[in-house]
Amino acid sequence: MSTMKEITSLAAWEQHVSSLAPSTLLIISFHAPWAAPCAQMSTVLKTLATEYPATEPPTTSWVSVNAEDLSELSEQYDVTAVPFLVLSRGGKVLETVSGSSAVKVRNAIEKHATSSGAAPAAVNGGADTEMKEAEEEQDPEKAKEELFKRLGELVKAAPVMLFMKGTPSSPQCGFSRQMVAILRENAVKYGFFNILADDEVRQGLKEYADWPTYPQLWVDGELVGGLDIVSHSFVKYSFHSTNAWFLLQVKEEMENNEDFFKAYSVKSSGEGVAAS
Ligand SMILES: N[C@@H](CCC(=O)N[C@@H](CS)C(=O)NCC(=O)O)C(=O)O
Repeated sequence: MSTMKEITSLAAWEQHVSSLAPSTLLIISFHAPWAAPCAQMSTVLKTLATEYPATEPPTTSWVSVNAEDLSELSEQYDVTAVPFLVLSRGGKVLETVSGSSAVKVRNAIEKHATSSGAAPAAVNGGADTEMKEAEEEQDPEKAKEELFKRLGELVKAAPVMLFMKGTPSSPQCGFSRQMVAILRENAVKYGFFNILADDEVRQGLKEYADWPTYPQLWVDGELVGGLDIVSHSFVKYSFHSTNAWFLLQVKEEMENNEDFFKAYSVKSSGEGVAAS
């Protein structure tokens, strides 16, 4: 049976890739230690790998890559969110799957493995059970429960988390671009999630947060707000610190000060903001 190999350096990557036959289906799983869905995806992939026989030369090769540690590879494969799966053969990308849907991942791997004759071995009982568990997301109630659990972990993935359109180096919306600029100017360290890469998160987080738009800035698992609120916080306090608690204090003040939003909405509409 095939197993998953962790690639920890560019040298190890080069060596691994050069050892493959042109017909080998290379399955690359990009992950990040702080993203909880990656742990689930890792279980799914390790389980799937066991279903494919280890042959010589290998018909399938399974590797996982820390997307932040090996950022050159992440850029090469346009990884904008994790988990992110790349299927490639002979150096050519066949398909990518963004997000943590076990069903999508399994279907994609089966499709490309079968086209090269690398059929999975008979499914063993244990693996089958784990896959079924991963697929329970098809039941709408269960899926929502799972999604909210995932979102609960995602908003706490870093002390300051930005849910945005695009990435900090390439924002895909004027609001997100402004938010990134504010955080950069104020030297705030933050994790980010590109909601354009995962529609489940994009739609689900609106309901989870009870907040209809992006960007969304979360601090210690609590929503601070969108661009209007955050930009005002920084303007008002000329914030120059990485202390995430600051934003929570601002949020508290806003909640206790009825005039806060009134005052700001005038200022905001006067200034105007770039549309996405
Ligand atoms: N005034 C908002 C502006 C953000 C906004 O209107 N975002 C829109 C357009 S980028 C949005 O996220 N719409 C929902 C969606 O695209 O899913 C703020 O303060 O953040």
